Amino acid sequence: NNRVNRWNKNVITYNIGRYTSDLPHSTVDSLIESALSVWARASTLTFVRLRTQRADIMVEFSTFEHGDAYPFDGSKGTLAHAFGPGEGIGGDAHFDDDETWTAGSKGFNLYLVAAHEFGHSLGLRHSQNPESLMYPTYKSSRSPKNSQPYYYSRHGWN
Ligand SMILES: COc1ccc(S(=O)(=O)[C@H](CC(=O)O)C(F)F)cc1
Ligand SMILES: [Zn+2]
Ligand SMILES: [Zn+2]
Repeated sequence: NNRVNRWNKNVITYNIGRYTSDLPHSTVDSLIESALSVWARASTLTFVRLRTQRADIMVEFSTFEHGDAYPFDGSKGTLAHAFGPGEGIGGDAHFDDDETWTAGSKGFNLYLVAAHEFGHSLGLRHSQNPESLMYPTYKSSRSPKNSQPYYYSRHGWN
């Protein structure tokens, strides 16, 4: 059915596994945290980072074949993908480490891409609104702070 599923809880955990070598670990940590905070502000969700256990959203950087049915494709093309809410791989967000990940406007901006992927991790599909965070294509000029994500109420995402 085309009804996307949702997490059945408000506290969602995440854990960052393999890192990219494009950025310091601390920079990756803060960009991931900022990308999640976009959704925390637009919903009643809170995100808690785990360091040792498996979390709802496992974040990792990998290349080509990486253990799921969606191998990456080298530089450009697919930048990242994320699975909708659910057990196991559900919610996980994978980033293609054959891209150049940056905190600025060069390469691909990790904050922008992560904010989009976490939308998928929360069950959102693409938006046709070019201003939306969930617009299907990457545009380096888009900054999530002025592109309104959906809002989340007890009725779900709107
Ligand atoms: C703005 O954020 C993104 C836009 C496009 C992509 S993507 O080109 O990797 C897209 C994956 C996606 O929509 O999440 C493609 F289908 F692979 C990722 C993040
Ligand atoms: Zn994957
Ligand atoms: Zn997408």
